[in-house]
Amino acid sequence: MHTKVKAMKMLVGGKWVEGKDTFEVVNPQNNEPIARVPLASKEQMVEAIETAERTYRTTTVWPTHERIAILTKVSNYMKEHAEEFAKVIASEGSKTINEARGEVKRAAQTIQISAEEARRINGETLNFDQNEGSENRVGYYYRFPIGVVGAITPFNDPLNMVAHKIGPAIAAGNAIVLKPASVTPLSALKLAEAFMNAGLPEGFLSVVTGSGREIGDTLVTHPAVQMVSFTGGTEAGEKITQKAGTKKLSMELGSNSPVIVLEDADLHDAVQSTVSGAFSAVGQNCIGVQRVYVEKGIYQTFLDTFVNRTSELNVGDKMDELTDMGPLINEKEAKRVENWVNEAVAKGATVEFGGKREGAYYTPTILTNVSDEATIAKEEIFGPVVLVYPVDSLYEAVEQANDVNYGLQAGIFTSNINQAFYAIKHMNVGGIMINDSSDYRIDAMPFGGTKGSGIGREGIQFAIEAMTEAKVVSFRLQEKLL
Ligand SMILES: NC(=O)c1ccc[n+]([C@@H]2O[C@H](COP(=O)([O-])OP(=O)(O)OC[C@H]3O[C@@H](n4cnc5c(N)ncnc54)[C@H](O)[C@@H]3O)[C@@H](O)[C@H]2O)c1
Ligand SMILES: O=C[C@H](O)CS(=O)(=O)O
Repeated sequence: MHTKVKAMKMLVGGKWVEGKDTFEVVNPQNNEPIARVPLASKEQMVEAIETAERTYRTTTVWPTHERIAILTKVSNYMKEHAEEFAKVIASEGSKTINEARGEVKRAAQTIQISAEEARRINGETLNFDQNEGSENRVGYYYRFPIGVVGAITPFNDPLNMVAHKIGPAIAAGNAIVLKPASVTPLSALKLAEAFMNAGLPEGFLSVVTGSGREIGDTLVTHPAVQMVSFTGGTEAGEKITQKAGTKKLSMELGSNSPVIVLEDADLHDAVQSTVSGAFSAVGQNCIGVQRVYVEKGIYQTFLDTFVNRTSELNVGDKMDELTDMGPLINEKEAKRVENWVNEAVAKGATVEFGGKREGAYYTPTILTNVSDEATIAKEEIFGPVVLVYPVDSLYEAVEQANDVNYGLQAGIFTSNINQAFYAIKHMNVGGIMINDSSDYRIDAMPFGGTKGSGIGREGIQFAIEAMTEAKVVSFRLQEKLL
């Protein structure tokens, strides 16, 4: 049955407008068009940025309580209309309806936490008299919004990644211009609608739809944009950092996340957690499990159990509540995953399970004996493929886990606290989960990585800090007052 193709508008400077041209958003499961979305021109992106700058500059009073009220209204609206948001995520993206429902719940919480954190954007008094000669000075510092935030988001979490940009930006009192992923813009537009309906003053939010390279460049390089908050692949992130110039950068980039399973691990726990961490969202997950290092004494038992549990996953229709895994975001990505697996096999890898593609679908796949020379060993697969390696010791596992140019999150399964603390100390990552896979996050925690996984941390409190500046104030008192 053909669904009606909806003609969307984008939000430019507080007005819902069309583009000079449009592009199609399709359902990756069947390539059916679900909407036509404006293809913004560079001029429209400039208009959004200049409106944001003017709005920020001329709005002399936008009290915190008003921002809290708007954020709270939006969060409540998302909860009340959760199924609508979930269906948009599941139709434009790869997620199953159950995964989409989970994302809506998280995104509503992200906005709610933004409202709560808005209350806590405080400064501190300073003891200037710690310095000789400053005995007659008192003062403090406080945080103020940076002005215009330029945000660019990826396709895989089309609502919550957008919430992690708009929520903190508005909580801090900034204006924000957001360019969502071209393949999944509908969730971002729906969230923007919720903000406008909640009374967000015009001009503080724009959602400009179109190609990253075209209008993304304009957003990144425009002098009125004080900060670029980018979430996406490392390759694009590196291009953006080169173009952005002297402005604040938040870079939430890719990863190739490892999990270590030691002989004293709870095997059932490790398998369950690693299967979920590897294949949820079709592995299109920045902290998804891509490599598993298993101590040799339990390697074969782990591998057999892991293959067996993976074989039970239901791959199929995203809208079916019994489905565990849908398609990748498009057939092109599925073919890339297929090519990387075939390259690994050509270099000696064994396919323990899966390895089959049908259109945009790729079966959950487990590889062993993967050569370090294979692309899939070192780069981010961003698909449903896991590499399992035997290791002689924790030390070997940590050394191998660190031997990539990524460092977002890792997991380790062990019942020995000394081994856990060795991994905590020596794994070069932004987050390490003990007895969870790398795929664990709450939206309030600091989130980000080392090396090619990015710059800075998100998580609402940390994003607010990045989206504000500290200003120091000192008073020199006349001696007679002391
Ligand atoms: N670290 C995190 O928090 C996090 C979260 C989600 C996804 N990701 C990463 O995102 C990637 C998958 O998402 P994707 O395929 O949408 O990523 P992508 O890098 O292809 O695109 C991300 C966004 O950037 C835009 N873009 C692309 N090239 C650009 C350029 N040169 N200038 C400006 N904008 C540009 C795209 O239009 C899109 O909106 C993976 O690498 C994943 O690890 C990271
Ligand atoms: O893809 C990366 C996401 O940030 C991981 S999560 O969905 O926020 O846990």
